[in-house]
Amino acid sequence: MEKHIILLPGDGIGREIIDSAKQVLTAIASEYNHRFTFEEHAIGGNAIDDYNTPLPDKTVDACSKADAILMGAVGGPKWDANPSHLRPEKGLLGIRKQLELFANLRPVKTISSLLYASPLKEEIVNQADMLIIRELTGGIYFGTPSERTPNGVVDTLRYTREEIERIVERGFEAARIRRKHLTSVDKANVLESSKLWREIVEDKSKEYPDVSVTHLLVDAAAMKLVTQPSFFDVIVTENLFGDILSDEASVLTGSLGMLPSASLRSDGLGLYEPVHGSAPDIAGKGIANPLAMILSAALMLEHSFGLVDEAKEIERAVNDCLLQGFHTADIHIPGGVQVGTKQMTEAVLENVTTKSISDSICKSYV
Ligand SMILES: NC(=O)c1ccc[n+]([C@@H]2O[C@H](COP(=O)([O-])OP(=O)(O)OC[C@H]3O[C@@H](n4cnc5c(N)ncnc54)[C@H](O)[C@@H]3O)[C@@H](O)[C@H]2O)c1
Ligand SMILES: CC(C)[C@H](C(=O)O)[C@@H](O)C(=O)O
Ligand SMILES: [Mg+2]
Repeated sequence: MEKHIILLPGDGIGREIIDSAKQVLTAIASEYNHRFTFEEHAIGGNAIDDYNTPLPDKTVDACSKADAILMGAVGGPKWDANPSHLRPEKGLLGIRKQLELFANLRPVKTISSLLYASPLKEEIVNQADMLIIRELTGGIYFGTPSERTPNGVVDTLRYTREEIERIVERGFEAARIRRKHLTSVDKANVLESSKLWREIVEDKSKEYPDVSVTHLLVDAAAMKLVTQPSFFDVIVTENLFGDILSDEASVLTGSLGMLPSASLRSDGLGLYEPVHGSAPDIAGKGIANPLAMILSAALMLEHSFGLVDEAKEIERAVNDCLLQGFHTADIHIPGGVQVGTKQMTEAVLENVTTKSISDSICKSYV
């Protein structure tokens, strides 16, 4: 298979970890006889520096023509205080909106060797296997007006019926092929948008009699996520709630550095990026966890290219590394070996090529 992939390294650790994903994809391509070509473009703070905009037109053009897009992360203190039209997040929000990447999939699954990496109790963490589906191109992130007024400030939360319907449908479809339980998260006791959201979920549920539905208010959902994660199979929710809940859910896996994501358009075009940001506090130190980025590449193989075996191969290689005890500074594995970004990537590469847990790799790093 021949595929052209756009790389958007972005800022901070984004640049450090995107190379890890590229190396792993190259190894997979050679193993399975595919040809992946890569083309790099600017987005975020570095694009502001070079092109005076966080989202240059040529980045959008290249992304629209690509088979898939892999992104690191954007932002950092150098740019975060800029006037709003230049904030690097506008680059990220801009590309999501312009490419209509409305369905954001954020799988959260505990890996057995990371049971002790979470501050939560082992028996709670052990049960986490959920898919958070976050609406990504509507809601308060994109409503207008969003501005300072003489007396204060206004942000606008707007959703069309169609925007809610298409994401809710994604939720039902995903639940149908998983454990058939959909939790819809809203704030229907307060917000009009959530009342409509809940009505639409109820209507749609008639088309999916095999899927059971629970409505949860977002505050209660936040509590349940860390006290009874086994309750959740698929969560579907609006943009802002999904942003907050997915960072919270990362605690179940031990680190934000473990969570991948896929942002999809209805025709399958996808942008794949870790859930975390550019981590300015550790940027440039060579210690960032590359696994969320590498697992995002696996999501790309599965969702955009239909390469399920290859995606599983990456997941297996990541699991094997952790079983061998390799971990970056953000996670703790008792008796394990702490390594940096580069060595963690090498460990994944070694596991991709050896196809089984290898003793030699343990010896080479201990
Ligand atoms: N998708 C994105 O591009 C994205 C997502 C979130 C935040 N941001 C931006 O990133 C910048 C920093 O934001 P923040 O500090 O609130 O969130 P962040 O996700 O960058 O970092 C939060 C904490 O998690 C740690 N962390 C994150 N990823 C890690 C990894 N791979 N390995 C090890 N540790 C990791 C960081 O060191 C930090 O302590 C801001 O400009 C923000 O707007 C971008
Ligand atoms: C950087 C920010 C705009 C972004 C969001 O809120 O969507 C991030 O937190 C994410 O989760 O992808
Ligand atoms: Mg976020």
